[in-house]
Amino acid sequence: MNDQYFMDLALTLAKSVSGQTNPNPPVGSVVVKDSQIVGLGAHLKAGEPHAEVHALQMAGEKAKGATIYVTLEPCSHHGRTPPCADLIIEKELSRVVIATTDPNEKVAGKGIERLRNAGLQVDVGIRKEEAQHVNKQFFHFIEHKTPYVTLKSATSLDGKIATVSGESQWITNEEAREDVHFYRHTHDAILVGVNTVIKDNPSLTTRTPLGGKNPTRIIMDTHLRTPLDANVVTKDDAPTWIVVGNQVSPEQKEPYLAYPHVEIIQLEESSIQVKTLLKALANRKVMSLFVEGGAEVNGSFLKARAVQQIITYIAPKLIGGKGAPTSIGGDGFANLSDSLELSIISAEKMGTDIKIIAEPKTI
Ligand SMILES: Nc1c(/N=C/[C@@H](O)[C@H](O)[C@H](O)COP(=O)(O)O)[nH]c(=O)[nH]c1=O
Repeated sequence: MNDQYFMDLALTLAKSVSGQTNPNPPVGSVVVKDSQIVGLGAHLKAGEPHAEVHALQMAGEKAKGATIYVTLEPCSHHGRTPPCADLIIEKELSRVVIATTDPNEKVAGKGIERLRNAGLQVDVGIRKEEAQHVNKQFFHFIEHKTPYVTLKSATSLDGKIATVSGESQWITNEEAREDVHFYRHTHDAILVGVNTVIKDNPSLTTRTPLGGKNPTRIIMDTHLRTPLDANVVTKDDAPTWIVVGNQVSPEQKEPYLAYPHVEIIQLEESSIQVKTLLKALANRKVMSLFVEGGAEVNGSFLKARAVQQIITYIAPKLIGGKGAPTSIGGDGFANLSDSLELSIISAEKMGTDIKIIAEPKTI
């Protein structure tokens, strides 16, 4: 047995609650005494006990003299729950193993300092990269004060998202399409352009075999062309925010007031700039955004370089056609040197299809 073994379990617990702890990070914790696991836990929901509290509750008396593993530095400030650093001290543990420190500069290192001042041995950095990956949405939001953006495309082998006649359902297979819903569950909001609403009339809800959290639906719709009979308007299984430009009149907005779950966010500018949109979403505590296209919307996010993760599903079929749309439209980059350089994080078979996860190369 070693520290990595127990931290891997804590990371598995943290990964398992991805998407349900927002706006808090997903955290996992394991308590070990004489190489025996005596307690484990994860933060299940914002406002409820932190992972350490659950793990220490399970450990009971065995916590005394034990080691606690936690994927993120224990909190030292009074949030909606008392500080975990104080609880660890109170329960008289002897050692704390932390994967990564808190990115929030206000609290970073304070929990560690308090634990060390109380005489506990504190080791930091076991499985640090993995823990930062589990918290990537939360860390990005804290550091940049703007949502973590995942751009998703589903294309044929020749990069098309529809035929020249506009037919698109379906290009990728059942398994790949179900996989998309996992990302809907783990992101606070999902965004599409109004052309996708007009063409596909999507519901944009999370439909995995066991359900899942529905993301807030965001429609990029500069001139407010979202049809009143669209699913995103008539169905209230998730909030719908329609983002419009400053030329939309009160009269145009009035009919949408009949739908309580629909809100119109009017920006100061005539055409929606991605950066302005993201700021407005961050102000509404949207920490993560899943962009499902279409091509023009994807093009605007690419041009703004406002993408942290790219998920592409590729089906083994050729569609062709000069006029058939590809996954990223817009103006694009004239010079190769301006193209967005990526690192391929993973490439895996998904039934007959391929799923590729990529991230922009860190500059
Ligand atoms: N055409 C395809 C997709 N198309 C994605 C969007 O254009 C659809 O409007 C959206 O997924 C519909 O959302 P729903 O109503 O909630 O199911 N996405 C995919 O993964 N594979 C495809 O072959």
